[in-house]
Amino acid sequence: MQFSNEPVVRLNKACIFQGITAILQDVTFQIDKDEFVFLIGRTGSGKSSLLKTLYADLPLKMGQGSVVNYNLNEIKSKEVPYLRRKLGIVFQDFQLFTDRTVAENLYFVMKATGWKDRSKMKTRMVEVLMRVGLGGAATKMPHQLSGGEQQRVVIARALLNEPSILLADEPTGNLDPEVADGIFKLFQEINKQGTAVLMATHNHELLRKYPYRILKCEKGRVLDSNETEILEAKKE
Ligand SMILES: Nc1ncnc2c1ncn2[C@@H]1O[C@H](COP(=O)(O)OP(=O)(O)OP(=O)(O)O)[C@@H](O)[C@H]1O
Repeated sequence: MQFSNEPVVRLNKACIFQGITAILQDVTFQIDKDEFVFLIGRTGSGKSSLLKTLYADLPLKMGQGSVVNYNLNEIKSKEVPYLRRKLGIVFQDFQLFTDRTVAENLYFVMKATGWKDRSKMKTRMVEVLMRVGLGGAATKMPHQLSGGEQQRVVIARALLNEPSILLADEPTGNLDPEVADGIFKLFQEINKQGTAVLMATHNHELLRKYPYRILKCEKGRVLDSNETEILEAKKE
């Protein structure tokens, strides 16, 4: 059970590996429920590897970590789907099934995460689509939607199981600036309603515009704007 004052993410002296290569060392931070945090750093600095560790795609071999009360050091592979139910994961590439309608895409995830009651599934499907501003899209095929709309479906899919935190890897990367802005605002709304957000981004415009906390992957470490000044946010 998630107690209200417990952080949703907690890493302590964690070392993030790809194979036998240490990508990030001595990573210590926590993210509280309701927080919005940017994750930045140059290409190859370890942002995706860090996110993968948080959703248990990469094992945590050194240091301690917990995410929504799952201990990353001890998590067993059969528990990983339960952890992921408490996370909403949004990637840059939309990863929708292109041969299924929007509703079928959402039902697929619901079935895979234990939903059985058809009428509850339908209600939830409609709810999440409304929440992302796509109330009328259930019967559409992905190719009938714009890139921004497809990304909204992905966000709707991530919200199905009421996650404690959204992990987003460059969610606006492939979109026009205006469309990206709309998607970003959607993340903000979701955050205001009580879901933490950790968003990897290369978009410095966003950092200047929205003064949220920043974690920066740099030279094998993670810097935290709560503890040190991170200049990106101030650059014109
Ligand atoms: N599957 C993998 N096997 C081995 N090394 C990997 C693998 N994935 C990533 N790496 C390496 O780990 C390092 C960090 O990569 P990662 O993808 O985490 O960086 P990133 O900050 O997310 O980059 P980008 O901004 O380009 O997405 C890089 O040196 C990369 O080459």
